[in-house]
Amino acid sequence: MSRHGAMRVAGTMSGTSLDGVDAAIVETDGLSITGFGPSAYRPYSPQERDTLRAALGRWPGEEGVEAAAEIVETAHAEVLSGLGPFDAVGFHGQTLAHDPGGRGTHQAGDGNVLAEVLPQRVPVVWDFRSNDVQLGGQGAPLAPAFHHALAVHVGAEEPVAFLNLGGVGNLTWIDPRIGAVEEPGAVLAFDTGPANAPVDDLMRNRLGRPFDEGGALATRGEPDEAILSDFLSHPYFFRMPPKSLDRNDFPGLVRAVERLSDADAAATLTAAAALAVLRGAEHFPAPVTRLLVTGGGRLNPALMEMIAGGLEDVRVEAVEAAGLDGDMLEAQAFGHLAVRVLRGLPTSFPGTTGVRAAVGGGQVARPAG
Ligand SMILES: Nc1ncnc2c1ncn2[C@@H]1O[C@H](COP(=O)(O)OP(=O)(O)OP(=O)(O)O)[C@@H](O)[C@H]1O
Ligand SMILES: CC(=O)N[C@H]1[C@@H]2OC[C@@H](O2)[C@@H](O)[C@@H]1O[C@H](C)C(=O)O
Repeated sequence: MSRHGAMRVAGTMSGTSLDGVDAAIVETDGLSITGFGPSAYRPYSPQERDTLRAALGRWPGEEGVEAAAEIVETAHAEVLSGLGPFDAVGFHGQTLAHDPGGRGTHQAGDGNVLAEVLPQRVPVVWDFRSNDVQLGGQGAPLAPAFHHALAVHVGAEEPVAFLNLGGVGNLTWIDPRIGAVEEPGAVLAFDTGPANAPVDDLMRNRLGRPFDEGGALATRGEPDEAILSDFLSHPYFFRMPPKSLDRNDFPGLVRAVERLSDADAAATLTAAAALAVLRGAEHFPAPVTRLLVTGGGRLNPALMEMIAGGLEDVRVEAVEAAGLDGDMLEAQAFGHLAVRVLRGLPTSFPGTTGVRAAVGGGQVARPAG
């Protein structure tokens, strides 16, 4: 630890796209970010992906969950072993099921196992979402505490928003003039809707490809207006934030495009992702002039243009424009959150998960001896 109390922490994320594990070093005291370190990526093999996909929607103790957890733990141990020295780990795990109003939230991967196998003998912070859900929150999104620190870090002086375009989309609105994330009005965050997951599934099922590279297929098609208008009538869009989603929460959308050509289906699903973001932006408490986009969807020009086209007077740009790393931002977020847990700081707030008061979460696993 430095004399300022900043820790060098390794954050990890195994996202809803099921592509692999991101790991990244961030230097933070849980409040301010003081630096970024190296990062690494460990893709899942096709067989591992199939096992994880088969376990989606399953809960602890159900078939296939143990095999999924072993894959998640092994992949994290591999990627972290090579990442050099660090003081602690933030281990998000792989979300298999998320039902905050019902059965809870389930991330595969046990922090105690990871703490034991890592060559770096450091605390592993894990199970970030359960406590929030038990206290009546959505359990997601959790990155907003980090987004707030990032907005301050990049010198934002007026409201700004971060958009994560992963399997699911999530938006965080931030007023950086309110210096502490737990102050009322500092952040508002929520999941926007499906982002890349439906297009990824379409590409895999119909064409055997993992995703629509550069949005090329979507660009060749025409969005189906009737399907999109039906999509936007889903009750989710009429709920006030905070609110969160599971990866496969819009089965109706996926079924609706079955009769369309490949290109029209990709165009429709991509437009749905963009329209969900635009609906989300209507909830911003005050306008923003900048929307910083992270996650793999920022590399899809078709999706980015549809979003930018619907937001007048807003600069819509990849987080790289602000000197950040859009491939690693969520991994960094769970590093920052791990330090908050270790310091007893809250990780979720009424404006981010709808929990009634700011609360902490996470369990800390320490290697024996
Ligand atoms: N060059 C590209 N062109 C188009 N889409 C891309 C490109 N690169 C990545 N993507 C999309 O981004 C997805 C991966 O995004 P990301 O890694 O941010 O998701 P994730 O972290 O798994 O999801 P979540 O944030 O929901 O947990 C891919 O599955 C693909 O849909
Ligand atoms: C339950 C769960 O894992 N949710 C993820 C998912 O992926 C994007 C979106 O849905 C977001 O709510 C969340 O991840 C981000 C990192 C978060 O918690 O901020």
